[in-house]
Formats: sequence, C-alpha cells, structure tokens
Amino acid sequence: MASGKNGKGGKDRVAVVAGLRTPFTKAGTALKALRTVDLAATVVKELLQRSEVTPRDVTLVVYGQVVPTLDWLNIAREVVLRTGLPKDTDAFSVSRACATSLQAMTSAAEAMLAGQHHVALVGGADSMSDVPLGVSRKLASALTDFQKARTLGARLEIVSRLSLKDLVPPIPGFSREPTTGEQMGEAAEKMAKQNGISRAEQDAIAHRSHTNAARAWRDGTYAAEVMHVIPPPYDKPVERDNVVRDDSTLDAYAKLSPAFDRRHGTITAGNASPLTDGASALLLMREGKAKALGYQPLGYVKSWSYAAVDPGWQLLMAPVLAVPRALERAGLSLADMDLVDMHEAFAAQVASNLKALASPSFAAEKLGRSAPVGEIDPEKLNVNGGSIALGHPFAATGGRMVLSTLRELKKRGGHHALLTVCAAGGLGAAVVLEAA
Ligand SMILES: CC(=O)SCCNC(=O)CCNC(=O)[C@H](O)C(C)(C)COP(=O)(O)OP(=O)(O)OC[C@H]1O[C@@H](n2cnc3c(N)ncnc32)[C@H](O)[C@@H]1OP(=O)(O)O
Repeated sequence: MASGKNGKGGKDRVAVVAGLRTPFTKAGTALKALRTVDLAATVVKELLQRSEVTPRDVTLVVYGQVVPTLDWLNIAREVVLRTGLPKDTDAFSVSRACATSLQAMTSAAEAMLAGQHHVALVGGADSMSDVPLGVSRKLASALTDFQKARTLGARLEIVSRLSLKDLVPPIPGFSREPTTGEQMGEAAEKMAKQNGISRAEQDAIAHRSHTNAARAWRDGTYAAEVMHVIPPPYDKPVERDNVVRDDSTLDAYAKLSPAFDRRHGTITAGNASPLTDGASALLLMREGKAKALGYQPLGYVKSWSYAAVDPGWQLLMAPVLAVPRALERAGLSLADMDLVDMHEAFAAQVASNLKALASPSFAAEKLGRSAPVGEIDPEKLNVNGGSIALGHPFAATGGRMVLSTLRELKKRGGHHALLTVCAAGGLGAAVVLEAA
C-alpha cells in the first residue's frame, strides 16, 4: 500500500516528520476547562511552531474527535481557522472511534500517495470533561412544536404533555454499543470470560503499563513528546499525564472492586483505560518534500489495514483480523517487528488479542490461515506503557502511539513497528511503521 520507494521510479513514502501531544489527564481534572477544539488548536499551534513548517506548505488538515458536539461541525476546519494556518487550507474531519487519529493519518497518506498533497497535518482530540448533554426526545419534540404553536392554549397543551422525567438530560450513550446495548466494559468482561483471561493476568498487564509509563516519564522519553498546557484560569501549567502511577503495586490492583459486573467481574478501575482529556497531532510529508525542505523524518507509514467484526461477538477483537493484512501489505511478518504498540482499552482486550494472534485454532477458524499470526515478545510490547496508564482521549490515542513508537524505534535502532487499535462498533486497525 504505502511502501513505494523514493527515487526508484516508485511513489514517495509518507514520512512522519514531527508530532506532539498534550498531557493526557483524567476527565474532570487538570484540562477540564478546555473543550475538544481548544485541545486540538493548542497542540496543532505548538506543533506548527516547533516544527518550523511554513504554514503555506500545509495544504491539508485531517483531524477527528470521537465524542461529537453541536458547537462545530468539522473540527479539522476549526483547527485551520484557530491556528494561524492560511484560511484557504483544505480540511476534513474523520471518525473511526478509538482509531480516529490513525484514520486521519491514513486518509491524509492516501491523498499524499495520490499526489494531491505534499504536506499534511493530522490528529485527534477528545474532552471527556465536555461531553454534550442532550434533551430527551420527548422534550426535543415538544420544543419544536412549541416554536410552531400560535396560541397560548396550544402552548399550554404542549407543556402539559411533559412530565418531570422528560426534563432530565439522558445519559450520553457513547460508551454503549447502540446495536447490542452492551457497555465497552461489559464487552471486555465477556471477552475475559470467553478467552479464559484471569483477573490476575489483567492486573499484571495494567501494572506493567503503569510501570513502563512511569519509567518513560522518569527517563525523559515523554518530555520530548508532550507539550505543557496552561488551561484557564491560566495560573499554572499542566506538564504531565496524571493517570500514570509511579507507585503502582500489584497488590493494590487485587483490592479494587469490579466496575461493570460487580459480583463476578474482573474489570476494575485499575485494569481499564480511564475516561481522559487530550489531543495529539502529527506533521506528515511526502519523503521527497521532507528532504527538499531539510527535514529528517521520524519514520514512515509503511502499510495499514482496518477490519471489522460483529459487535455482538467479541467487540474488541478486530485488530487481530487487521494485523495479518497490514503485515502482508508491508511484505513483513510479526517476527520482523522490533516494537509492538497495542492500544489498551482494557487489559482483558490486550490479553484476548495476544492470545488470538498466537492461536492456531483462531487462525484456522477466523483468519483462514494455516498458521497463527504469531506470539508477541513481551519485551517489545508497549515498552513505554499504554492507554491504561497514559489514559485514552479516544481520538488522540493513535497519534500518541505513532509518535511515541517512531521515536522509540529510532532510539533502539530498530526497523519496523506494529500498532494495533481496537475501536467501538467492532472495528480494528493495524499500522506498520518503518524507521527513518
Ligand atoms: C476501543 C476502546 O478503547 S473502548 C474503551 C472505551 N473506554 C471506556 O469504556 C472507559 C472505561 N473506563 C471507565 O469507564 C472508568 O475508568 C471505570 C468505570 C473503569 C472506573 O472509573 P472510576 O470509578 O471513576 O475510577 P477511579 O479513577 O475513580 O478509580 C476508582 C478507585 O480505584 C483506584 N485505582 C485506579 N487505578 C488504580 C491502580 N492502578 N492502582 C491502585 N488503585 C487504583 C483509584 O485510586 C480509586 O480509588 P478511590 O476510590 O479510593 O479514590
């Protein structure tokens, strides 16, 4: 797919030239005063400045948010208008649930490979502190009728149709699958049961996520990827992710109560990703353009694949279908990967995905393959933590993973890395990245 060779008659590769993210903070905490569009504009403005790209060179912005709002319709265009990019810069928004910023990146990459753009800015943001509250359908319908009513009698009749409970805003349904009614956490519980994933196994994954993320913060890894944000009332900067636990101990996980199935469940606040605020952005260039402008890329987007499963089956299993396709498109195998970054929606999903990738029966029954995709070496997996510890502002997570993984690949002198993201709706994404 995206693996053409520069200078050998093929297409330019798509280079990731720079990237940045805000701190990821638990919903309702440090960044709660910033709306999704503010988070997006903050990170993009800073990335434009740090990368020293000439704004006129950016001809496309692809950006996304997962939780919608009624206050703007196309967040990508808002990013253009709020960051000093030329006002005639083209911009469109994408949504692929938790894989939104990967979708933003691959949509831009497709346009670049088609020769339509040389420089693009992509990413995603979400504020779970700013979830829009709606009105009940009955109240909405009454308000519409009220506007049309011409007499006092007609208006009183409309009001008399409403009861007190119609005035209560309904709870937003984004964490529940609309067609199955299942919450994400309930789907993860089901995966744990069906795949025989124990509570201890989940807690160990979560503990490792926190331990690795805390170490990466201590050793300076994240300082270079995360900007400082000064939210209203503009008195002190937010400098770090605030979910990561420096003092994570395995014992503490065992004490937490299940959050979704209170009697028999295994999923807790400790082994699930938390509701989070944050934004990420990446600057993409065609390889030739990057070289002409004097940029040393962080790496290249080599191949990608998206897949889907029936949400009523195992909701968060689709990455396992996407991985072999992305690897095949890259002409590589799992064994060729120097790093794997797997989005951690829940530790139960991570363990289920790992088990399925290594399973001969899953390969035969679900992938039509004679051999499993392979086992992932724990030493290569989520080496700087994952979404359980870092947090998961839905649309921002993919950008965080691309940036962090390419920098780590470079640091280790590795060649290739695999990213996987599970997403609502039974969707899954896999991306193969190549070192510069
Ligand atoms: C494709 C996808 O990505 S799907 C994923 C979509 N995302 C989701 O569905 C979000 C899932 N997560 C959630 O809904 C929430 O985080 C929940 C329900 C699991 C937990 O929410 P909350 O109860 O607000 O969690 P909270 O952070 O307050 O933690 C509860 C307690 O556990 C403790 N705790 C949490 N993590 C740890 C840990 N690692 N070690 C020790 N204690 C911990 C907290 O300190 C807190 O203790 P306290 O009550 O004494 O203060």
